[in-house]
Amino acid sequence: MESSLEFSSSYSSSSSCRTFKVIVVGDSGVGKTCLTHRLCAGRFPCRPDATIGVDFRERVVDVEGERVKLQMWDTAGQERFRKSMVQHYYRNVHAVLFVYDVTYPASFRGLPAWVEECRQNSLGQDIPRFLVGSKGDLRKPGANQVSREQALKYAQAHGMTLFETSAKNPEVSRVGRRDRNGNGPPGESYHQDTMESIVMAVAARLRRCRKLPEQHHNKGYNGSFKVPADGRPLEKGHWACTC
Ligand SMILES: Nc1nc2c(ncn2[C@@H]2O[C@H](COP(=O)(O)OP(=O)(O)OP(=O)(O)O)[C@@H](O)[C@H]2O)c(=O)[nH]1
Repeated sequence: MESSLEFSSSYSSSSSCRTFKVIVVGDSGVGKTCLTHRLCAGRFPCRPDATIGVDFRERVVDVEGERVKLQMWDTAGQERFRKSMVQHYYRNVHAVLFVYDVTYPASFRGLPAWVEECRQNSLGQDIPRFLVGSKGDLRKPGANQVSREQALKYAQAHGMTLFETSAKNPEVSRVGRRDRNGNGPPGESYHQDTMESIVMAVAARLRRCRKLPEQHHNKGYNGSFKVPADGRPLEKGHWACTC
């Protein structure tokens, strides 16, 4: 099995980062391991093993001058590999990526079970959620697949931001206005790296947040949130999530 912890090559020392825990969930085989490899290490693994329990990888990005570390927790899709780990990886979560395979509708139909598992583990609606349709490179016209419209409808109903991508080939061609960093005139075609779009969207969303993860967890418990027992001020690295 590959190393559990990987760093983005240009950001291996990250002492002053705020760290955010992002869990990646979805049915077995949808491509969670490949996705997290691509998001964090920029490559597609040759032969990913089925994840046993949980594995995590890290990526540090610069968002408007602030370094943000995303800690991606790649969770096992297979029930038999999950049981003992579930409570651990749902602790202090800042964001969730729900993954389905665009070419395999059963994995899309499996999403409500993952949403329910999050709910049962006290992840409220206010935790940022992203819906990721994987394996876009395998889309074939006319095949029985999950359409973008279907996915968009689901994402909107559940307050998720939708991305369709491919860990194998994350670049797609687009025609139209470039974003503000792209500097292209309207109508010009350009390539977009969908993985980078995901990383930046997650990082930017989390960077805006100022609440503690415990605020989410303790909602409905006693209406308050944990602070260090000895009265220490909260450290920047402990800050998190939604607002
Ligand atoms: N063509 C293509 N194949 C992919 C892509 N992403 C993953 N795969 C393949 O799909 C299979 C499963 O990928 P994994 O990343 O191991 O899936 P997983 O969701 O982590 O599976 P579990 O660990 O069992 O939960 C592997 O054979 C990958 O090579 C993709 O973007 N395109």
